[in-house]
Amino acid sequence: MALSGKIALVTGASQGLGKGFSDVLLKNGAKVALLDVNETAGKNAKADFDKEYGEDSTIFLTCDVTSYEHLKVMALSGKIALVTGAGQGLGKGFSDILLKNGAKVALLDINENAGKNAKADFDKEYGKDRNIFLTCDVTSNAQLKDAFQKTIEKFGRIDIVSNNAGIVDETNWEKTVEVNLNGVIRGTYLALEHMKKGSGGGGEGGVIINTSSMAGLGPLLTSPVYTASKHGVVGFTRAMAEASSVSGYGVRINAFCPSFVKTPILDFMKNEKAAGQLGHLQHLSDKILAKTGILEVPVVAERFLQLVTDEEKNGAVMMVTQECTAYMNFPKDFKDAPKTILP
Ligand SMILES: NC(=O)C1=CN([C@@H]2O[C@H](COP(=O)(O)OP(=O)(O)OC[C@H]3O[C@@H](n4cnc5c(N)ncnc54)[C@H](O)[C@@H]3O)[C@@H](O)[C@H]2O)C=CC1
Ligand SMILES: CCCCCC(=O)/C=C/C=C\C/C=C\C/C=C\CCCC(=O)O
Repeated sequence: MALSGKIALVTGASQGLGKGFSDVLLKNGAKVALLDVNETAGKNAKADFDKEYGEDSTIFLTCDVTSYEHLKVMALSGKIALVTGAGQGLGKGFSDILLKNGAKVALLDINENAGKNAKADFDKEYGKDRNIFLTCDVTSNAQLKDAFQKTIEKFGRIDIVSNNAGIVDETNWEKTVEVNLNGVIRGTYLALEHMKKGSGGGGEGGVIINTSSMAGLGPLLTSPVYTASKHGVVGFTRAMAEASSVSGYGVRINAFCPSFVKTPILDFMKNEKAAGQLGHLQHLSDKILAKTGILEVPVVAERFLQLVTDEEKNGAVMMVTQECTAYMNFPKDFKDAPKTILP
């Protein structure tokens, strides 16, 4: 079993030599990502290997090697991801695209029903062994720590962390800061404990994506505390990214800033009770949405994947709107910052 614990990726794996190479790798203890442009042949090959080596030994990924983008995301084969707020909305979309591209995913959510339903959906699509659901409130350090530990116990390590759970509540505004900002800080520190290289903790590097929002870059007038929490995520992420780089952790840390996306969080815009002192401004929500439009989850998830897989990016802040996807250019020095000089 010379290859025990090794992960292999074979292109053209559904028949002929590629299938033979995969077979010999499996026979010697490796797990294999089978890539082929021919989906039917690939699935048949996987079914053959399932019988011989067990379902968990291979995954099949439809892949055309003439597409560099396609191959690049296949780099997620065998990667282990942890996503908070994964039961619905963006977190579910992020988990879906990670699974589709070969990763295994620990789905964390405070909402047990949503989490279990998401797991059931993913079981049907990707098989039971490639995801787990863990009930977890990101405001509890103990629960989050336990969820990281259980993910390591199940899958062996963690390569990708999406600190995504978030709420809008301008009435209980302390909770908004506690979930959106403190939850992200907690998740980032725990992720680094498990992922950073050279600490003796067995970390092999990886990537952390912190979900902010366009409200992390500009003001959302109906939700000032939400806006503050999301600005906090951008600042924390940029500073931690530099700290990670200078410390040689091998962990990239980036912020993700979508505009409005069609998910249940938008119910806030019709919820006067959650608007705190600013209930009288809720009627502006429709006008704001009419101006910005509403993105769909799968479109935003594609951009998330781009940020996960682009190994050039650390400390990047990706904005996603109806008009464009772009990386924010922040001034490197205050002398470069756009400003109006006073007389
Ligand atoms: N939908 C949108 O328009 C945008 C959303 N975002 C951000 O994206 C992230 C995901 O939001 P959506 O999917 O839209 O919202 P959503 O409300 O559909 O999903 C949020 C998920 O987070 C979970 N959650 C809430 N509090 C939690 C806690 N304490 N611990 C663990 N899980 C918790 C919820 O149970 C839910 O499953 C949030 O951080 C949000 O601020 C950013 C920009 C736009
Ligand atoms: C408050 C309800 C849920 C909010 C979800 C969310 O984070 C949405 C943010 C969307 C936009 C932020 C609004 C203003 C910030 C500044 C510039 C907006 C430009 C938006 C655009 O062109 O799409």
